Amino acid sequence: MSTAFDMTAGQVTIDGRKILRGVDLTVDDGEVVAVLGANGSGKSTLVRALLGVQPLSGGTTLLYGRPPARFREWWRIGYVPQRLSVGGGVPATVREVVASGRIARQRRGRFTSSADRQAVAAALNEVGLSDRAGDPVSSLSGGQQQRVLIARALAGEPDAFVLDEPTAGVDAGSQQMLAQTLSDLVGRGKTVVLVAHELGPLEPLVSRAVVLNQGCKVHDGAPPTAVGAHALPGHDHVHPHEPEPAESSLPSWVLAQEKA
Ligand SMILES: Nc1ncnc2c1ncn2[C@@H]1O[C@H](COP(=O)(O)OP(=O)(O)OP(=O)(O)O)[C@@H](O)[C@H]1O
Repeated sequence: MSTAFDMTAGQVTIDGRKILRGVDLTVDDGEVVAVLGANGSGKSTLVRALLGVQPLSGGTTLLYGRPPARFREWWRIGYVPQRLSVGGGVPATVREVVASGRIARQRRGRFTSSADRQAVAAALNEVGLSDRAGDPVSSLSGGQQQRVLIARALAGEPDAFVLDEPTAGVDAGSQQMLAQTLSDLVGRGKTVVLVAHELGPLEPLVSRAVVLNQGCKVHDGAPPTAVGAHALPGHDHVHPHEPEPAESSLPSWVLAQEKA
């Protein structure tokens, strides 16, 4: 079995502040790992560092055995960022955004092949957006835009998916659709790293959970049982675009970890 991601003592410092503090994380092929933690605990920074998008200030990280700077097989990884940032005035259609997921697979100077077109059509179908292919992405709802990002990753037919809060702020229908897509990926033996506040319908699919607290890994193993309670109505989730939470808004299972 090969190892998809392998971080050793990963440290990220931004503006002199330690955001990630010596994290060890290995993800083998076929694992489905959830990265959990409160707002600002460093989840997005961790996955961005795993991918080499966020440089480390200490430690090392490997993608399929190579440091990011020497990694060439980018088609093997499908990254779904937290939000689609469609710049104003960029009239990208749904199909164009999804087709951009094929770029890492295309040889330089080669025109789009029928395999590319088929993969894009299959990805659009999988997320239920075939009928919106020609529409501007900006005309879609937040949940639908999230599906476009998933479809972009699917179109690249990668080995590993890295999803940063795919269900945050999306409607129930899109959440169910994401759970179904993820279930299909897991069934096909794909590697998945999933950032989440709450697992909700994704919980049964996760084989392992990593919990971060203030940039440190405080748990690595079975998903904490309180995650289920955290997903119930009335939980203390705060949205990424909302103001920084007060210390007291840490979920109960993180506070329990701190006391332990
Ligand atoms: N580019 C940046 N510049 C300054 N601070 C940053 C930057 N990126 C992250 N941070 C800070 O690092 C900390 C961790 O952020 P990160 O987004 O990784 O956390 P998170 O656990 O994913 O949070 P959330 O659940 O709110 O998305 C936060 O305090 C954030 O403000």
